[in-house]
Amino acid sequence: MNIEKGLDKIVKTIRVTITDQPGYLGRLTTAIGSEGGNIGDVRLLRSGLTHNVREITLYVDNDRHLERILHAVSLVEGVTVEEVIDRVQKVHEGGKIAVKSRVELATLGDVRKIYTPGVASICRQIQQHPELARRFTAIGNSVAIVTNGTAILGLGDIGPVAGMPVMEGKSVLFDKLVGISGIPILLDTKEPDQIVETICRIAPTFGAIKLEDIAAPDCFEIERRLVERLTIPVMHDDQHGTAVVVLAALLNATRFTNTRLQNATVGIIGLGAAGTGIAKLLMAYGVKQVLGTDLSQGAMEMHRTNGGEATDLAGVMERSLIVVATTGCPGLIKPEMVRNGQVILALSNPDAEIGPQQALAAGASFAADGKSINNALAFPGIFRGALNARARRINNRMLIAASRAIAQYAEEGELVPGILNMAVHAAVADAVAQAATLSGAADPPA
Ligand SMILES: NC(=O)c1ccc[n+]([C@@H]2O[C@H](COP(=O)([O-])OP(=O)(O)OC[C@H]3O[C@@H](n4cnc5c(N)ncnc54)[C@H](O)[C@@H]3O)[C@@H](O)[C@H]2O)c1
Ligand SMILES: O=C(O)C[C@H](O)C(=O)O
Ligand SMILES: [Mg+2]
Repeated sequence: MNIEKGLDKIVKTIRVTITDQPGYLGRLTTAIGSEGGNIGDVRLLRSGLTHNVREITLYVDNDRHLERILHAVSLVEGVTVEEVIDRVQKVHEGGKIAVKSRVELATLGDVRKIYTPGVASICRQIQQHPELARRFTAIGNSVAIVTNGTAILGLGDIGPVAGMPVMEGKSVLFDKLVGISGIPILLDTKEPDQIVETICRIAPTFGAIKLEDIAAPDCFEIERRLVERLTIPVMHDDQHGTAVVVLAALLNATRFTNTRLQNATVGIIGLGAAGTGIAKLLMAYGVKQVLGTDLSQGAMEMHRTNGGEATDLAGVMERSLIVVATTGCPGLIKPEMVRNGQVILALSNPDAEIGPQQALAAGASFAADGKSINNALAFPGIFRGALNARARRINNRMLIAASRAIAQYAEEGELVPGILNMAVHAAVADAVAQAATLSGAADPPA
């Protein structure tokens, strides 16, 4: 699989003053290169009489790597580093999202229409015909992105507030990819009873609920109880969004290698929210042998109950054609564990259990990490489709339809399409809406 250049690196920009004489810029770039730094954009900001100011984008492995480069640059005569600019930090200043009005507010007449007294007639209509809320409010296009902060990416239990940048990121993806308003909700409790109760009480505000980065095993009970109580779709993204993208990737991997996915041995390392969700969807798709391993005996037991086979890390690596890792444990898979021809999906974010290039070099036929095999390919279209169809729940038929739609958009030789391919999200939404209608998920209760 092609790895897009620089995507596994950290991007930093340095602002430098350079003597305006032939050779100085060359010496600077040579110093960067000698420390293994890749250079992106080089921009001339100011041209002075004796010096120029330039911004140079660098792709570095980590902060230590950056420090080595900065040291090498500091030794170059005629060059001074003025500032190291962190573009990631910049884009987060002030937060990434805001609630914006969709209507004009220019005159007092506008005030009377959008607010009191005009708004009262709309309130009365909705009171008499509750279904009009879908037409006259934003409820039907709003999804709560709810976390308690217990499994933020692979960073662990860092709390809901520290998880907010991830929730805002999901909200940006919702808006830009499918036009849904995703509203982060941070819950200051780890108690399943309180979580369920709180979500049920705020549910009237939303057309659907997306649970995010809530750790196993509580996430399973919380989701099950919410699905039982609410009549709007509830989906834990880390379980089901991830599973949909993994199934899509494996539909393609097995197509390229001429194997039948149902007959392939799949091994899952890390049976938390993501690993268990993946195991369950693969079994629902018909995969007969799903091995699994986890540090927690409870997670292994649940895997057995779900129809999988529990083993250890060595067992998974030795026996599986396809290995999926979701542990939050960077570097867990060593190159010497990889078998020739294996498919390795090391999905932990922000750092994988093994880098794709390393896995390929160790003999894997396909390898990818959690940046490309990411639930961002699935959740926007799944929720768009569910809202469009007025689905009351999200079932396996809808999830498998989403996987098939995603798989179809991958370029030849790639496992999944790019996240910014807008046609994918529209196709997922259509497939999910159709599956919702055909499977009865959109029907009112009898
Ligand atoms: N790429 C994606 O779209 C995607 C989606 C969801 C989650 N993830 C990643 O998956 C990881 C797990 O997320 P989660 O929500 O499932 O968290 P979780 O806390 O629910 O589950 C993690 C599981 O891994 C197990 N584990 C930890 N270290 C292990 C080891 N050395 N060997 C075996 N098992 C081990 C834990 O016991 C736990 O059961 C995170 O890094 C997250 O970023 C990626
Ligand atoms: O947020 C992501 O990038 C994917 C996923 O939801 C995760 O928790 O890692
Ligand atoms: Mg997540």
